[in-house]
Amino acid sequence: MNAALSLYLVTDAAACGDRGVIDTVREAVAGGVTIVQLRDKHATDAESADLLVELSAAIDGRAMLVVNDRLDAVQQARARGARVDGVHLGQSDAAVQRARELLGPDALIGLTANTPAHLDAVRALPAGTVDYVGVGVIRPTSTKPDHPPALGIDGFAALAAASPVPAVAIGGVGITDVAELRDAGAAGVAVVSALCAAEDPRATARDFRRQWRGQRPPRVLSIAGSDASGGAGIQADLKSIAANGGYGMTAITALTAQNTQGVRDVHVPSAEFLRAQLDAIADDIEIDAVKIGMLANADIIRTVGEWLTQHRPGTVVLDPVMVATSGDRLLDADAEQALLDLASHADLLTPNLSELAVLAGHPVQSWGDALTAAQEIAARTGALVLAKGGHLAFAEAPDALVGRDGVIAEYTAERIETTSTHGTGCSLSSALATAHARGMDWPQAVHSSRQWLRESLRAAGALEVGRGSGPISHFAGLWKRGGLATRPIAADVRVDWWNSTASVRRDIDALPFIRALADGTLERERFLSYLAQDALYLREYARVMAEAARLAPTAAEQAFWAQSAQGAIAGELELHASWLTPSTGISADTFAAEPSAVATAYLDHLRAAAFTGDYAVLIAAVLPCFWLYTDLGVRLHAGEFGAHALDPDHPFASWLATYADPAFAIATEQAIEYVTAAAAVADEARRERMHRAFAVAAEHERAFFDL
Ligand SMILES: Nc1ncnc2c1ncn2[C@@H]1O[C@H](COP(=O)(O)OP(=O)(O)O)[C@@H](O)[C@H]1O
Ligand SMILES: Cc1ncc(COP(=O)(O)O)c(N)n1
Ligand SMILES: [Mg+2]
Repeated sequence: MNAALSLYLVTDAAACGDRGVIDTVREAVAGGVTIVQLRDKHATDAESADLLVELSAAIDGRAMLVVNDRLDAVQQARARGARVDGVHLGQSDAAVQRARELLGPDALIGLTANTPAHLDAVRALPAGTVDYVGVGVIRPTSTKPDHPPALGIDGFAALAAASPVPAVAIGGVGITDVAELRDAGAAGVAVVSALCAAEDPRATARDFRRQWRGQRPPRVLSIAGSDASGGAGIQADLKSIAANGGYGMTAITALTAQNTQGVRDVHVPSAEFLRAQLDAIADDIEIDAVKIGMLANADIIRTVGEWLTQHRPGTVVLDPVMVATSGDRLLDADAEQALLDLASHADLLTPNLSELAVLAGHPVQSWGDALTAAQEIAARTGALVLAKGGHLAFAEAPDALVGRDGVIAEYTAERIETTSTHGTGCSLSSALATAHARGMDWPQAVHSSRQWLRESLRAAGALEVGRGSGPISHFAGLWKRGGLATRPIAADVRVDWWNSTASVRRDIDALPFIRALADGTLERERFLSYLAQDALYLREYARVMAEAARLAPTAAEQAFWAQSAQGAIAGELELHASWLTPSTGISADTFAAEPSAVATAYLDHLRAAAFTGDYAVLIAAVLPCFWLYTDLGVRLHAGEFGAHALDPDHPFASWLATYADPAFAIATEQAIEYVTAAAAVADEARRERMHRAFAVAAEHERAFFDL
């Protein structure tokens, strides 16, 4: 029951806008919505019945469907062959007992309950009358203008604990509430405008599901072939999934008698047997992500496609395996069209150069050709494409994440001298599926997976497996760190450290100063005194980064921190030139000669970190100033706090533009990479000190904005 209630979409025709309810629901269910409630106070029963019939077809059994209040509409729609699971009743709607009598014992019946008295009334009913309660509102919401006072997370938790049936949280629920509501005992979260009004309901639904899943290791299913030598196929997939923090499962499509020198024989069990494997897993386990590898023939491909339409997990990666590194074919030539059809079920495709050529239907000779082909394939399939440049004879090994509108992110790094590249594609695609299912967006997932893959490639030679192209060393990172880490540190910094600042970032977003800055109502004096403090902060911040440069272990890091120190000074001078001079009308007393208590506390934290002489701790302490600022600046500038921030006449437009500057985002990425690298080689105790320095600095960031 609970799994079915976990992501609950309540329709709102107005919020769905031009896209309409049906398409919004179709997309959201494809992204992982588990139950849909048709709620339309203005429709007649007949109109509701029509909508239910259409929704039932659009949902196609991949989610449950209930209607708000309209008992008759359920019966009319059911009479027309629609699958309608039940009703949700408000306190003032039809009596739940009548609904149960009318719809039968198997119907799903929910009731709105906002007070202990409402819950007592449920307790007094015969067991099984009500299946779940909708408890809210959690936050003030415009969707339900006449709502009772907002409960907040704690208010919800108290009612959920007192409820005799599973409680779904509803009303003003946003993506950042999901983890807390789950931990507060919710059986699911009901979302209205956050999904109905979403730019991309499928992606947004996926984000909600990932938040709902939280930190438990994602369950990742590999649908691929067996490579007896253990370096590619499902063997590589299981190792890659585990090394990246997931729980791996496999449905085997083909058995290959293979080693590092090539494929001697292939046995392909029946497609029915593959379907039996897939159903055995899906009937028992909630699958978070699927990675698809070798498929062998068109029959197998069709079987996987059919299964995917009924079991759409939140993440699907398709590695279009056609030819092994050894040159042996792993897919019948006549199955290439079927493979292209399957690609439309995927979120991400990971073709190497020859696979790009087949999927695009034209030769790919250069990296430029690869990017063009990737964009064509993305446009045709609706999936993102990771074009892999591993086979290029470059000194670089580039990869590029490409969408229908072109390159989203490009990744280059020097080629690693090794012959052990057997299974690299399989391993990378499995790592990507796991990273995405753990909550990273695709650019982060590619970054993190590549980092892990490179570490595994660098250590591959040490395995000395086989005389051909050997396998990579999937657990090199763990072995190197004495097996203490449970997953590549890269994931820790980019996911766990970032997630640990979620409440600080939420607080900053809600600060009156930020709100007024965003909508331009901030009094000029207050803004200028903030800038005055920022200028004083930057001068000292520059000294701290100069110290990081002095302590840096490599020339590249030394140059980066020195450059950042220079950038801070340039920033300070810029603030003076643009805002803090008598010509801008600043009065003398506004321009405080001394840092405030807040600025001093922040700077003392950084100076203390510098004083330790521990480079890793110091750069962890300075990281929030890059990361939180970039994140906030980009969102302010993107209009997340109201379109006003994009208005060129906005009184603080030039200041807002500073922090949306791509150069600042690139510096932030580099800073994150250096902190990640330092954490990767740190022992547990030092990593703790690093994370603490990072977290305390994030708290100081919040205080700095809390003017
Ligand atoms: N020698 C190498 N040095 C660095 N990265 C490599 C190397 N070989 C492969 N890779 C990485 O592994 C990824 C997949 O390898 P590739 O051989 O292109 O795919 P496939 O195994 O599917 O043919 C590449 O995109 C690249 O990121
Ligand atoms: C069963 C199986 N599946 C996939 C591959 C691709 O391996 P590579 O990543 O080396 O191209 C393989 N060699 N064997
Ligand atoms: Mg491959």
